Amino acid sequence: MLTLISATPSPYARKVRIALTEKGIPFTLQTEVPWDSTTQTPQYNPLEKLPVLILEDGKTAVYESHYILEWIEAKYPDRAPKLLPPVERVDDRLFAKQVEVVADGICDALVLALFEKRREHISDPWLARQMRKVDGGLRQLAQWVGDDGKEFLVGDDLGLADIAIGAVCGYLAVRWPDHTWRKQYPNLEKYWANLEKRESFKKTVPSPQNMVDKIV
Ligand SMILES: N[C@@H](CCC(=O)N[C@@H](CS(=O)(=O)O)C(=O)NCC(=O)O)C(=O)O
Repeated sequence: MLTLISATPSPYARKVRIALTEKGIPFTLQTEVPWDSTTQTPQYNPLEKLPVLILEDGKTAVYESHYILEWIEAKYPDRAPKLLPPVERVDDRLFAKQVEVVADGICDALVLALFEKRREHISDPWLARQMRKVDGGLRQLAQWVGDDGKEFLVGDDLGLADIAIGAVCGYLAVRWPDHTWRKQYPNLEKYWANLEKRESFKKTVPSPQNMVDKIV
């Protein structure tokens, strides 16, 4: 059986957990704190990041969330829902991947900002730069979601774009509860709240983790 190395707050790992659950692909969840010395992540990923999908042989590993999702689509071509539209809809496929780029980029900036805030001497310009990326990215996601009350971003079923946006909104709600995005973009919040009603989202709601080792 597949094993997914994950962490409770990880928005990247949540994308993979949602996709595997939606597609009915069984997997064992191995929850870790990638920042702690106890993590197994470096044994499988030279970049020392989770999520990591360990294959049935217990040795081969697939890592980097967007690549793991591509791998799942390629290896389980018949499992619905498809994360991307059919190959002939090139522009829709590219758009879905662009949405994931922005959603993941917001998460990247949030992670950098989180750790910056843990430093003894915080660099305000660096923190401001990260939050600018978060705000700019959210503005773009809200623009793409629009005000027509669409349930899914691309096509009429859950796809990559929805999973990526759902993961970043869920991460913000847990890690940045005071951020004003929900007031600024009620359309984005409404679209996200609808996604959170799905079983795959309910089963993967992020939660904070305790980091033991000092890393900044
Ligand atoms: N681009 C990567 C980012 C993954 C990532 O940053 N994971 C964090 C954990 S979490 O922020 O998702 O909870 C990690 O393992 N960090 C350890 C490290 O960067 O050394 C992906 O999409 O998989």
